[in-house]
Amino acid sequence: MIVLDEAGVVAPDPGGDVVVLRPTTLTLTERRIAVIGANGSGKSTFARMINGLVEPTEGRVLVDELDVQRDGAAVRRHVGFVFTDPAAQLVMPTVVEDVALSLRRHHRDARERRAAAQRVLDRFGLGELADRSVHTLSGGQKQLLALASVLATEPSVLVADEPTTLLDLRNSRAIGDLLMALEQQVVVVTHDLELAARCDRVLVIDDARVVYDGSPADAVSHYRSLV
Ligand SMILES: Nc1ncnc2c1ncn2[C@@H]1O[C@H](COP(=O)(O)OP(=O)(O)OP(=O)(O)O)[C@@H](O)[C@H]1O
Repeated sequence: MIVLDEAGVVAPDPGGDVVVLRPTTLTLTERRIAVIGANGSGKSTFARMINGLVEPTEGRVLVDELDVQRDGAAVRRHVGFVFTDPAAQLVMPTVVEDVALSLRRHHRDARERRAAAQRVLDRFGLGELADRSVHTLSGGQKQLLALASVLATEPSVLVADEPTTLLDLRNSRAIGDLLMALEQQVVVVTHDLELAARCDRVLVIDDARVVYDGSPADAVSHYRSLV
């Protein structure tokens, strides 16, 4: 369960403070939550607050009773975060090494760690790419690998910030299928209204506030009415 209690973000700026997200109160218990809205409306900030990448400057954010400010390290272990551009998180030379890096706390022994990483790759259909350089992967394969590396640590909640934006229709659907099949609670920021429509609850963010919160069909029509 994710709880925002009057949680907001104000960023200092030379031209004066910028309200990035107005104080927001919400309880998210659904398994599949989408966040939609215009560019620059505050969606990424909302998503990043859930795993402490951005801290609220007012109010509180609790994830399964962990406070993102007070229990920062525990929250980051509990909440996996996938970025839009997988290049932002694929840091090791080969595919298997990248997943193994995520598992460094789970398996101290290098051989065990590599074997566990290989099992993760097999689970995500990437097993044959284990020794490939991450730079040689297609966009879809990179996004899948980024997701696999995050899920390897078995977080309880997954936050994905526009995970299908750089992908073609086929790969978008594949990533969408994967997200929908996960056991974890998933919060996905997306411009992909087809993906949003598959979620249980959709938040529409506009001008730094949640302006609609409801079923996918109603939320998408509210979003369309704003454009
Ligand atoms: N640290 C900061 N300092 C100043 N302004 C910021 C800061 N962080 C975010 N902003 C501004 O707040 C607004 C919301 O940013 P955010 O990245 O959350 O939007 P978004 O809805 O995810 O946009 P997009 O769809 O383009 O990714 C933007 O106008 C952004 O420039």
